[in-house]
Amino acid sequence: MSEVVTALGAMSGTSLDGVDAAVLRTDGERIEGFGPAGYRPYSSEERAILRSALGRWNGPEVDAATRVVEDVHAEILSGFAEVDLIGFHGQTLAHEPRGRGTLQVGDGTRLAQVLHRPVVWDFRSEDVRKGGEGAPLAPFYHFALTRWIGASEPLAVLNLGGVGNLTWVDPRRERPEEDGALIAFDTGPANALMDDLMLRRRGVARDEGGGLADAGRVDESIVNAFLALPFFARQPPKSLDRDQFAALGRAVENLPDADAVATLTACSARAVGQGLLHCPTAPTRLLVTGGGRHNTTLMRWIAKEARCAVEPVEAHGLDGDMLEAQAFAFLAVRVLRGLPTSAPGTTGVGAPLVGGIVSQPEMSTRSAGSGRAL
Ligand SMILES: Nc1ncnc2c1ncn2[C@@H]1O[C@H](COP(=O)(O)OP(=O)(O)OP(=O)(O)O)[C@@H](O)[C@H]1O
Ligand SMILES: CC(=O)N[C@H]1[C@@H]2OC[C@@H](O2)[C@@H](O)[C@@H]1O[C@H](C)C(=O)O
Repeated sequence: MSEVVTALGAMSGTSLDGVDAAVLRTDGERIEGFGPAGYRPYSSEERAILRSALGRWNGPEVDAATRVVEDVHAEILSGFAEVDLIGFHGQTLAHEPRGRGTLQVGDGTRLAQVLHRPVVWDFRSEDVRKGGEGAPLAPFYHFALTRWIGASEPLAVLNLGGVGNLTWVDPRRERPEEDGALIAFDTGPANALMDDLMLRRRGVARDEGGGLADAGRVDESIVNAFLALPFFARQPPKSLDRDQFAALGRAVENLPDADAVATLTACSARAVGQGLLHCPTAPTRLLVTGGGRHNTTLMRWIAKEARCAVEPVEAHGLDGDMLEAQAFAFLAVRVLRGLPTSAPGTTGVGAPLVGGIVSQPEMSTRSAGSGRAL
């Protein structure tokens, strides 16, 4: 094992709920252990600023959102001591890998100065520049986790965030960038459309526990029309922008609240079912992470789609609220060590690629990450 370091990862995801931060001990290949974690929810004002910048590529909304992202991260990350380096995901504001690219905001150079630690950041842009989807990136961490839990057969990890993403892992391979080790892609919407609907209609952040969906009736014609979209038949890799399926949100607009959220929940669950059809072999189990695993209706409906055990990652001693933050701690160490963070099987990039920018605290300019020593 190479030198193990203490890395702090931070994630601000498509749900716009807040910033997760978590410490991981790793050499960038294997996990040695987990450390403390924290969460800083966005205030409703901060969330509104972020929301109004979604889908924009520049302008005052983007500048304001960038400031929120940097300030909130500086606040939460300064509360962690004894950390060797930081993996800062930042915020995706717009994502069009086959078009205008991907917009990742939050300047790691500024954070490195404020936090006096090396910061690895902007993990997605180089992958997109090289023809990849730029997402999902957690799969390389999923590979390490699969080994950490001692799995010996292919399994799948499902993240239910604003958007859903699925990783099929073969733990018998030596390295995550090897052909056949990982197949990963976004499945469809997970919570984002449901959250938007709950906020619009009821002024609350989410369908707590999936209780409202459970009381509703699914409109099968809307679900079937949704699943007929070309995205679902498309072979992976493939990735999504948060609001790519906004038309589905409009399609349920005339349904009563419970039926509308039930229909969105069914779409998210059935999209996972479609995703499972793209796995090279049937996974022996499906480990679920991300906030959507707290939605028991969504979990029950996903279990109906999967022909294997569906279990929250907690069943294996992991923390599904912090797994993405840990992933960016892990990826930061990989970037520092010059190890790939994406591969043809995860983002469709032509060859395994080391993504990310490294900013040292004493530096005022950026330098591309390339195996620099700590
Ligand atoms: N108790 C709960 N009941 C229902 N839904 C919940 C619950 N807790 C969390 N969620 C859902 O999980 C979402 C947050 O999930 P998570 O933090 O994994 O998303 P994210 O990291 O922002 O998104 P992404 O992975 O797409 O980047 C919330 O917006 C909410 O919809
Ligand atoms: C472009 C972008 O930010 N994508 C996110 C989003 O949220 C979930 C899904 O869509 C996934 O592709 C990705 O995040 C996770 C952390 C990833 O890169 O693995």
